[in-house]
Amino acid sequence: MAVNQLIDGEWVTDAYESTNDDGEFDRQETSFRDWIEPDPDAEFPAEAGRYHLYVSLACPWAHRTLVTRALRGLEDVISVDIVDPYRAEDGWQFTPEREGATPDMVNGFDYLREAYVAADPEVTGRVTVPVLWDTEQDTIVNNESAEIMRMLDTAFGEFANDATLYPDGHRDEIDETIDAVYEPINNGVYRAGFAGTQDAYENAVAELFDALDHWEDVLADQRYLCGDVLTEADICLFTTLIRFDDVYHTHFKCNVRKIAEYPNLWNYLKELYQLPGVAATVNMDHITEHYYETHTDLNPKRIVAVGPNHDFGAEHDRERLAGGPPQSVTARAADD
Ligand SMILES: N[C@@H](CCC(=O)N[C@@H](CS)C(=O)NCC(=O)O)C(=O)O
Repeated sequence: MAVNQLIDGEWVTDAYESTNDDGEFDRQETSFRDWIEPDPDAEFPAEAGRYHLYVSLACPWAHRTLVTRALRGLEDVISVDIVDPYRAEDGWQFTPEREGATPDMVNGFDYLREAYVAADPEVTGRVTVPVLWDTEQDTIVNNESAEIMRMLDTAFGEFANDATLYPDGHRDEIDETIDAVYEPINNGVYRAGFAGTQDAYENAVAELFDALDHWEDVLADQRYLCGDVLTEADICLFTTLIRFDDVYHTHFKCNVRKIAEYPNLWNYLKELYQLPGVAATVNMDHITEHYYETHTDLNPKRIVAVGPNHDFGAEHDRERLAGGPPQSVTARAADD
C-alpha cells in the first residue's frame, strides 16, 4: 500500500510502500518527541488551557490520549479537536459539518498536515494523530501516543485528579506490559491487515491470538493487566479491544475469534468502557467508517460492515475480582 506523507514540508502522495520486501507492515517512527513537565521553568511547562489535542475518534493511538484525559479529569485543562474519520488523499481533514467532527478551533487549519508544517516547515514524515499542540509556542510538543498518554498522566499534577495510572511500585511492570501488548496486539492487528503476503499475515495472526489467549488467562483471576490496579497498560489494550469485533475481525481478517468469545477479555472490555468518561470517547461510526472507507486497497467498494452491534454497556462480572478503579474515577460517577 502506498503511503502519503510530508517530505521537506511538501505533501507527497505515494511517498513509499508500507510493507517491506517480505510483505510485512513497517510502521514509521513519529517525529516530535518533546515533553511537558510539572515545572514552570520547563520548555513545555504543565499549565491549564495551554495544550491542545488533535485526534481522530477512529484511531486507537489517539484514543489512548482521550481515555487518559477522561480518567484523569483533564477535560477542562486540555482542549481537543476531532478530524473527519475519512482520510482521503490529502490526509486528515477538519470538516466541522461531519457529525462528531470539529473545526480546528485553535489554528483554523483545514488539514492536519498544516499543523505539522507550522511546527517545522521542513518536516518529513507521516501526518498522524494524535498530536499534542502547544498554543503558547505554536508548535507540536509530541505526536507519539504512548508518550502523550504518559505526559497527561504524570505531568499535570495539580490540574488532574489523583487517579494516577502509572503508580509507584508498578512502573516497571506497566512499561513491560505496554511493550508486551504493543507488537502482537496493538500493532499486530495492523500487521495482519496490511500484510502483503500469506506468510506475513499468518504470522501476525498467530502472534495476535497467542497474545490474546495469554491475557485471557491472566484476566481470569486478576482484574487488570498489572494486577488489581487500573493502569496505562489497560488503556493501551482497551483501544484495540473496542475496535476488534467491529473492524479488525473482518476488515483486517483477524477472524480466529471475536473478543466477545473470550469471557474474561469481554467482561474486562465492558468494565473499562463503563468507567465514567470513557464511553464518551468511543464513536463506533467514526471507527467503522474510517477503516472500511479509507483503506480502499483492502476494501475497494468502501462498504462499511454493520455488525456485530455489541452492547458494551451490558453488565460485566469483574467485581468478583480484587481491586477496582481508583476512587477519584468512580467518585466522578456520582457527580455525572
Ligand atoms: N506511533 C504513532 C502512530 C499513530 C498513527 O499511526 N495514527 C494513524 C491513525 S490510526 C494515522 O494518523 N495515520 C495517518 C498516516 O499514516 O498517514 C502513535 O502511537 O501515536
